[in-house]
This record gives sequence, C-alpha cells and structure tokens, in this order.
Amino acid sequence: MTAADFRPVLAQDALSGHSVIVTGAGSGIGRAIALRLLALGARVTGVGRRAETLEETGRMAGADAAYAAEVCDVREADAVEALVARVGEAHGLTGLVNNAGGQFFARAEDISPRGWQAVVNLNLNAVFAITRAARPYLEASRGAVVNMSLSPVERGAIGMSHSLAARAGVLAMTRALALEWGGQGIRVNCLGPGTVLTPALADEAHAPHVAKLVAGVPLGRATSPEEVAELTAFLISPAGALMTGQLIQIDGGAHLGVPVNMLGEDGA
Ligand SMILES: CCCCCCCCC/C=C/C(=O)SCCNC(=O)CCNC(=O)[C@H](O)C(C)(C)COP(=O)(O)OP(=O)(O)OC[C@H]1O[C@@H](n2cnc3c(N)ncnc32)[C@H](O)[C@@H]1OP(=O)(O)O
Ligand SMILES: NC(=O)C1=CN([C@@H]2O[C@H](COP(=O)(O)OP(=O)(O)OC[C@H]3O[C@@H](n4cnc5c(N)ncnc54)[C@H](OP(=O)(O)O)[C@@H]3O)[C@@H](O)[C@H]2O)C=CC1
Repeated sequence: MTAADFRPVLAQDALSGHSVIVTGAGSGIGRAIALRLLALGARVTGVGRRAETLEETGRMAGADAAYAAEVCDVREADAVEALVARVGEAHGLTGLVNNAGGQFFARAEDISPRGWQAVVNLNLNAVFAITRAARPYLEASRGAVVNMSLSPVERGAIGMSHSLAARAGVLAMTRALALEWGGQGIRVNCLGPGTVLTPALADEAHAPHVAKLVAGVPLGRATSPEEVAELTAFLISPAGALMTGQLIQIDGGAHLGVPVNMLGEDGA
C-alpha cells in the first residue's frame, strides 16, 4: 500500500448533524481534517491566527460546505473560551480537534525560558483551556475530543524536550479526562502521527533528516494528512463510540523504534 492507494472508508453522511472545532485548520494536517469532516457532512469551525489560510480551507471545501473561519490565538484563554461558547451556543459542539501545535527543534541547553514557555503554552496549556471550555457542549452532545500528539511521545526524541514534555502532558490529561468525563459521555483520545510531509515540517527540519526518518519507518513511508484525517473522523463518528483514553499511533510502526533484531544482519 502506498499513500496513493489510500481510500476513505467512512460513509458520506457519517458526520451529518455534527459541529466540530478544528484548530490549525488553515494548513497541513488540520486542513485535511477540516476538509474530510466537511465532506462527511459536519459543520466545521476552523481556528488559527491567519485569516487568509483559514479562508482558503473554506474555498477548497466549496460553497456548500458549512464552514466558518475564526481567527484566534489558542494561547489566549479568554478569547478561546469566548469562541467556544459562541460556537457551542449557536450550533452545539460534537467534536473538538486540538491540532494546532508545533515547536522549533533545539537541544535543551539552547531553549530559553521564553522558548520553553512558548512551546508549552501552545502544545499543553492552550489544549487544556479550550478543552475545558468545550466540556459543557460536549456533554450535551456526548461528543469527542481528538488531541494531535506525536509518534515519539512515549519514547523521546532529540531536539524536542519542550514539545514532548507538553505532549506527554496532553497524553496524561487525555487519560485523566477520559476517566473524569466518561460518565458524561465525553470521549478523549490522542493521535500519534509519524512523519507527515507538510510544508511546516519542511520549514522546521532539514530535508535529509526527514528522509532518514521516513526511511526508518517499518512500513516504509510517511503518514499522509488524509490518513490522519480519516482516523480523526472515525473517532468523532459513532464508529468510535467505545474508544476513549487512548493514544493511537498512525506512523507505520515508527513508535517501535530501531528494531531489536535477534537474527543478526541478515534476518529481516
Ligand atoms: C518516531 C519517529 C517518527 C516520527 C517523527 C515525527 C517527527 C515530526 C515531529 C513534529 C513535526 C511537527 O510538529 S511539524 C509542524 C511544525 N510547525 C511548527 O512547528 C510551526 C512553527 N513553530 C512555531 O510556531 C514556534 O516553534 C513556536 C515557538 C511554537 C511559536 O511561538 P512564538 O511565535 O510565540 O515564538 P517566538 O516569539 O518566535 O519565540 C519564542 C521564544 O522561542 C525562541 N525560539 C524560537 N525558535 C527557536 C530556535 N530555533 N531555537 C531556539 N529558540 C528558539 C525565541 O528565541 C523566543 O525566545 P527568546 O529569544 O528567549 O525571547
Ligand atoms: N508534520 C508532522 O510530521 C507532524 C505533525 N504533528 C503535529 O500535527 C499538528 C499539525 O502539524 P502540521 O500540519 O504539520 O503543521 P502546521 O504548522 O501546518 O499546522 C499548525 C497549525 O496550527 C496553527 N497554529 C499554530 N499556532 C497557533 C496558535 N497559537 N493559535 C492558533 N493556531 C495556531 C497554525 O496556523 P496559524 O499559523 O495561522 O495560527 C497552523 O495552521 C501539530 O500539532 C504538529 O506538531 C504530529 C506529528 C507529525
């Protein structure tokens, strides 16, 4: 199976009647998620800091799509809470996709206190604030949260101490909220994509490093944004109704690390 062989599996109306907030919907993985949820019949509110890219997602979805672009920095808790309340009161909320995130790659000794704060605020504190704000609406709909994590979240990676600390926090929060809110019918899960060849990754990492990462994937290729989008849609849809508190890796086996090979060089 190559990425070109990928075919979506969910039925065309799988998300009709749904209202979902997708953060970071103006690019990369978040855009693919927004487009897929819209195609499945959901109303989508795309959140990010740049109006232009968010609006482009709407244009890509077509005039019939129930899409709204909301410019907001997810690190501004008051603005985020007001936004969630606005969407929740107007349309209800059946899903929240916390996809906005990112980091610069640097060794711990090169991360200043402000650099640490910037990354932890984006990848952990903002996720807590928006998820907490969404809770009453998700309770009313028995809805679902999908938190975008990283394949190496449980095994470490060089140059990502700030981001991995934040994502590990989100993973712990995911499990805690799955327990706290399970009785309210709210499901909370994390996805762990492997290398996804988005323009943002190309901007932040050197191409040869990325090629090496992809070459080391047991299934031999990068993760596509569409594959992450389909899994996200599945988790929000009724098909995922019994899944909560999980980290689901979608990385071709990369999270297993360098293989321990007891058969020596020639044993695959
Ligand atoms: C398992 C295997 C397969 C799987 C392998 C999987 C591998 C892929 C893993 C992940 C891939 C992705 O996430 S790809 C998506 C990547 N996209 C992004 O990361 C988006 C771009 N990044 C960002 O926006 C930034 O990193 C972020 C910090 C979050 C933005 O925040 P701000 O705008 O608030 O930041 P700024 O104001 O510019 O800077 C705040 C401080 O950070 C410092 N700072 C900024 N860049 C810095 C740098 N390169 N090195 C040091 N310090 C830096 C600044 O100097 C400031 O500190 P002072 O100088 O002290 O003031
Ligand atoms: N690409 C990869 O290999 C992998 C990526 N991931 C994760 O998946 C997610 C998406 O990554 P990807 O699509 O590659 O990267 P992008 O940089 O393209 O996506 C990040 C999105 O988040 C938005 N965003 C960033 N900061 C804020 C903020 N403060 N407030 C609101 N929105 C914000 C950006 O929009 P704007 O700038 O307009 O605000 C952008 O649309 C990230 O969390 C990333 O770490 C996980 C595993 C692998």
